[in-house]
Amino acid sequence: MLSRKELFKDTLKKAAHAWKRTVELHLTEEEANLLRLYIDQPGYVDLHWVMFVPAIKGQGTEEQQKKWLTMAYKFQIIGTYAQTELGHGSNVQGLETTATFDPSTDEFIMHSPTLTSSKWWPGGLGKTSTHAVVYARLITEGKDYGIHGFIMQLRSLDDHSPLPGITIGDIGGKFGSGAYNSMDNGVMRLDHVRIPRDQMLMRLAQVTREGKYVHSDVPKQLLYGTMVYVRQTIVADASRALSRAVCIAVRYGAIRKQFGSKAGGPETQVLNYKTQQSRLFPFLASAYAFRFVGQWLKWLYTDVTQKLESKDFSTLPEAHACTAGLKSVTTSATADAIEECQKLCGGHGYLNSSGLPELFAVNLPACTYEGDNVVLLLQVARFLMKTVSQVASGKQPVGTTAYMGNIQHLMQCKSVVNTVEDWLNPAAIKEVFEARALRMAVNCAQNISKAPSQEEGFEAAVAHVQLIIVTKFIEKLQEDILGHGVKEQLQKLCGIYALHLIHKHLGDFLSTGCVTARQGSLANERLGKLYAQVRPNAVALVDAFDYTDHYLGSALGRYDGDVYSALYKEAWKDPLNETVVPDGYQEHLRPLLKQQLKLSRL
Ligand SMILES: CCCCCCCCCC/C=C\CCCCCC(=O)SCCNC(=O)CCNC(=O)[C@H](O)C(C)(C)COP(=O)(O)OP(=O)(O)OC[C@H]1O[C@@H](n2cnc3c(N)ncnc32)[C@H](O)[C@@H]1OP(=O)(O)O
Ligand SMILES: Cc1cc2nc3c(=O)[nH]c(=O)nc-3n(C[C@H](O)[C@H](O)[C@H](O)COP(=O)(O)OP(=O)(O)OC[C@H]3O[C@@H](n4cnc5c(N)ncnc54)[C@H](O)[C@@H]3O)c2cc1C
Repeated sequence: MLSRKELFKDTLKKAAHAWKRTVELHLTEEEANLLRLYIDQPGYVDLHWVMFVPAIKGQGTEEQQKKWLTMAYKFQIIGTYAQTELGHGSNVQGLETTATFDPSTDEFIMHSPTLTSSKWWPGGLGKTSTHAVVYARLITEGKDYGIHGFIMQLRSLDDHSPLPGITIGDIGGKFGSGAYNSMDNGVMRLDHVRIPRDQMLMRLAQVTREGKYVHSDVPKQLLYGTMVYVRQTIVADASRALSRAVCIAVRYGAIRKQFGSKAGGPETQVLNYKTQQSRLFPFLASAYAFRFVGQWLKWLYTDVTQKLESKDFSTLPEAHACTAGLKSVTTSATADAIEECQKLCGGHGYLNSSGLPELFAVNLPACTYEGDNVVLLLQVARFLMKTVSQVASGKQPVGTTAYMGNIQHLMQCKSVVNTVEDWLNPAAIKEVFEARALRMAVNCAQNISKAPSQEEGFEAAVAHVQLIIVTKFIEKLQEDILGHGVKEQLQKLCGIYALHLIHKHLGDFLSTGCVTARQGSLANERLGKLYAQVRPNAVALVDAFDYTDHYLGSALGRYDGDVYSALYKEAWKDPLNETVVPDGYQEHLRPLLKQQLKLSRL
């Protein structure tokens, strides 16, 4: 109910309080991240910690890190990540902002040469950030060396006013009433702003005092390293958002009753309807699947980072493909699922008090930020095409593409599934997912030489990413899992996750010959049985997420199930209910009613 200005100020207040507590309680970095997470309101601090600091860590020299991170860690400066422009977001190489080296003063001149080169979108830029890592085309000795990162001070540390030559503001209201409107996404134009040479982030390349451009021995793709890091964190965010929506829809489904009353008996809980289960339980399974794959991705990222530190860059392409692909598939599935959860809760799901509209609005842009989901899957397709050609030339693939080394078998195998129960076998499931992914990638690679098809590459990428998620779920179940019966429940969810994908993408599985129509129908039968088996534990499986009512923010998802009183109470809090007779009655309603009354008497 807050206005945009009030909402923004509220975000500043919460962020300042969180920082105060972080210092007072000597929180570790991980604890401080959790605190920000549970504040649950997008704000400038996200960009500061999630992008500004990592960009300097990844692209700055040791000296630069020492200087800037010391201030950033103490919040003496607030930073953002200013990459996207009005004219270009996805195409990073198409950015237009220039950084021209002037050897006479040992400075870079930062400039926005066109309207479309205005920085546009960076979070916290609009009203808050004092500094930014700004991405611009480096020009020295008359030559354009492409996009590089530069640290710029944007606002005075005394009175917060923009520095000379910098025009800066907020880009305006966004989707939804609250959601991302707490964030001051900004616009910035630069008019020949001078910064010292040593504010170019120089780990990847340097410009000497004389203006010579010198490459380092690290791959230029590390320029994109911050995005790899954030994409990895977004997978965990998606899993959390999805589990919140599912928690609301499952709990409400157990409370809501419609039809089915015979001879005055109780009506049916909507969660017992098969159609409700087949729409909702795949989301429950996905929430767990995304959590496990998110944990694995965090491990992969840490592993790659350690390798990079010792100058081993071999796993960078895989890390890029995995983070890009998983960010894309999990955020798209999550946005779709939250929207569907709204429908699963019927009319009440459309109320703000259900918590679902806000959850949807705040998570929808994850499909776009940090890389448009389609553009990212096309990156995965590019990686797969390269891997297929390496396999063809006898190279053994590793990591998440290791299955491609089994090409002889996977290109011609037939699924062993013969009964409904056979679909319980993780090896049988994994085999059909591997065969589908490989055959789609190989078909795409073969067709590329004839007529390049983006769609084919896109579909092959989706198949590969889904294989990763299924595989990581299966691997998780091979670990020791504490708690009586917990593993059995997770096995059922793993089955649901995999089989609902077979159901949804049956066309792929059939057309690549991985399963027959009969096997497809056995998978559906198995899926129906799994839904029935999960039903008794559905509420426990969402309680296990351990969300407080406060964090869930939903009248429908309350732990105590007292939905109707909560909805009723929430309604009365609406500002429209502050007066019995609404504002506007005297000016607009009364004259209208009086007029009609007069007319009817004529
Ligand atoms: C609810 C509140 C809770 C609060 C809690 C806190 C949590 C907060 C979580 C949220 C976090 C932050 C908030 C959101 C912030 C959003 C910020 C942004 O959006 S920043 C801007 C992001 N922008 C993008 O992602 C742009 C997307 N575009 C690209 O990445 C690239 O341009 C491209 C990859 C699409 C194309 O690159 P390009 O160089 O033009 O083209 P090529 O395809 O030829 O690639 C060359 C080569 O590089 C390899 N590559 C590409 N990317 C990477 C990479 N990232 N890492 C490694 N390698 C990469 C590519 O594969 C090619 O390699 P080859 O060997 O030549 O094939
Ligand atoms: C809430 C939010 C916060 C953001 N925060 C930041 C930030 O802090 N810092 C920052 O720098 N940026 C930020 N961004 C910008 C964001 O990173 C970009 O919007 C994103 O990278 C997508 O780029 P775009 O907007 O140029 O989309 P476009 O690339 O213009 O996409 C438009 C359409 O074209 C399609 N398309 C584009 N290229 C291709 C292709 N090659 N093949 C097929 N289809 C294609 C896309 O799929 C999409 O459907 C933010 C954006 C949002 C929404």
